[in-house]
Amino acid sequence: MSVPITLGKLIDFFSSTNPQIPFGLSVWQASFALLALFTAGALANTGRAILMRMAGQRIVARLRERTYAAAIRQEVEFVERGEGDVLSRLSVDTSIVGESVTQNLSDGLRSIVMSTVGLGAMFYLSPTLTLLMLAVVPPVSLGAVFYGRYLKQLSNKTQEAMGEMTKVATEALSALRTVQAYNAYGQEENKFHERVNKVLALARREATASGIFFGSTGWSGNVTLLALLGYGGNLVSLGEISVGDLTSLLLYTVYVGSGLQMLTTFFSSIMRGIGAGTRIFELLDRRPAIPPDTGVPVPPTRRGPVKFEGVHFEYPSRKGVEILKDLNLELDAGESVAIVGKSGGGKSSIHALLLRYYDPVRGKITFDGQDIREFTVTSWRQIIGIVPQDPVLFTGTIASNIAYGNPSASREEIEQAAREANCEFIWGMPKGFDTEIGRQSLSGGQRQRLAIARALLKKPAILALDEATSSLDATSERRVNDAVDKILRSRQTTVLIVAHRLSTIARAERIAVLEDGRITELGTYRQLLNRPDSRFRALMAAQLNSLVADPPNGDDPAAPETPENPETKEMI
Ligand SMILES: Nc1ncnc2c1ncn2[C@@H]1O[C@H](COP(=O)(O)OP(=O)(O)OP(=O)(O)O)[C@@H](O)[C@H]1O
Repeated sequence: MSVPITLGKLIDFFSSTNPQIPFGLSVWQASFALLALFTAGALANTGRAILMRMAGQRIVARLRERTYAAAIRQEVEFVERGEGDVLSRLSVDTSIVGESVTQNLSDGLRSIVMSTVGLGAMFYLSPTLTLLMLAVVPPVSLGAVFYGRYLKQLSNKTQEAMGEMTKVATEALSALRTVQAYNAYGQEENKFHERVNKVLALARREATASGIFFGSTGWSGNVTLLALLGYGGNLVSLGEISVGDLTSLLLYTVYVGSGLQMLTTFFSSIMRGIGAGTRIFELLDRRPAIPPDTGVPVPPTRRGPVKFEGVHFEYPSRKGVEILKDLNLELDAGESVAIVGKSGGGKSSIHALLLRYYDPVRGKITFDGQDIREFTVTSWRQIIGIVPQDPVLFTGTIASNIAYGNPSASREEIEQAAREANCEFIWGMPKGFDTEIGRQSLSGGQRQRLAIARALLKKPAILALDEATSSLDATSERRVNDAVDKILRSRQTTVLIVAHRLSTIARAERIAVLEDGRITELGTYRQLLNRPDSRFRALMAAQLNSLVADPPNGDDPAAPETPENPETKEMI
């Protein structure tokens, strides 16, 4: 801020017929003093840039971690429907906030200092000229306020549009095999193009607004300079102000002008930052519909009974469509129950309720007589092992995948679980348990057995098993079934199997037929088969017809395999 006044003094010094050395310094001394000042300024600037950038990056890193932690604790529905728009909050919004509270804030402070000190110096040099200059400030500030508000609105819309764009891309990229199999390049490009165009249209509006704003502020700045030059020149000729002071004043006007312009940018960036911050804090402050840590811990060492009492359920995204209607079912501790029913009948939804991905709309599920909603979700899920239809693998070694629910498990425990789950294929791999795998790098049957090992390693009190329907060949199916069989026979775990194949169904102690959202038949395999008008028999007709020998017996380990029958699979 000392530059304009120094230059003015120098001009007066050199143009004077009787030069007076400013502040009593020699020209050399003054030059050195200025050099020292510039060096100190440069050092401060370097420090500011480094510190601000680092602080910004740290804020971004911390915000990202917290947002991510908050996102993965939300109920699955919120994230799966893309409602949370988590990815764009994690990537874009956090950067904007980080930049706002560091870079923009520091630029803002600088511009405040530039404008106020500049104005003070101008008043000192010539109050009249300063007042003339100030005439342009109110209209420009008013414009800045409107511009800032408009930009905040646009920024919110842009973030939303970017979120949509990311969602489309993520969906296609994660299903690239399907996209390529159907040659759906054009279709996917069109979807993406539509979303990109929305972002572009918003960017166009932002560009127009900023163009108009900066064009008009630049114009008013130059007109002000012109007015100052005209009026100030007059004052110089009248001898009321020196050429040097007028020069200093004009330079200060430029400083103040650019300070005010930076303030406008600051204001609009802060508005953008507030928009992005709101989106982040919305997610950070959001209380999950099923909070993970409220309630009491699950009583230890219990395995049941698990009871579904008058459970009604509909998906929040499909209100009014009741999937389960007054479902009643009881599983004793250590018992295995297979649920059978038509495809889409709600079998997997029962698992989803058991795991508390959702809560029933009416009715309750109890464990050892206590409503499971009273337990902390984390402690409840801790005692449940799941084997989904299409198990998910994570990038890492086979060992780390098996130990997913129990990272501190020893190698012996991991190998033991793998042995129990018939994962003999692991020993055949060159690197065994240290083999690196990706999401898709094992076959369907291997993935299922690995998932069984993963579930067993947790030594769960309850096992929720969703049988793979189509991905297994006869040999893999037999191996998976044998693994399941071991679990059922041990009676160490209460097992709720969503079953499709007769060979599995027959091994469960009891079978529950799910029809029209409720259990319509319940009993052992033989009881259900021998019932007159058996719904179970009707459901299983195709599979039963394809059996040539005796029907499989729950006690007979050599029960016949069910032949592949696409029609049956479709029906069940
Ligand atoms: N997340 C969801 N949101 C809305 N509706 C859903 C959701 N998941 C499943 N549904 C619907 O709920 C119904 C029951 O689905 P569910 O997956 O429980 O059936 P299922 O008996 O396990 O079928 P399958 O044997 O084919 O796996 C279906 O009509 C399905 O369309």
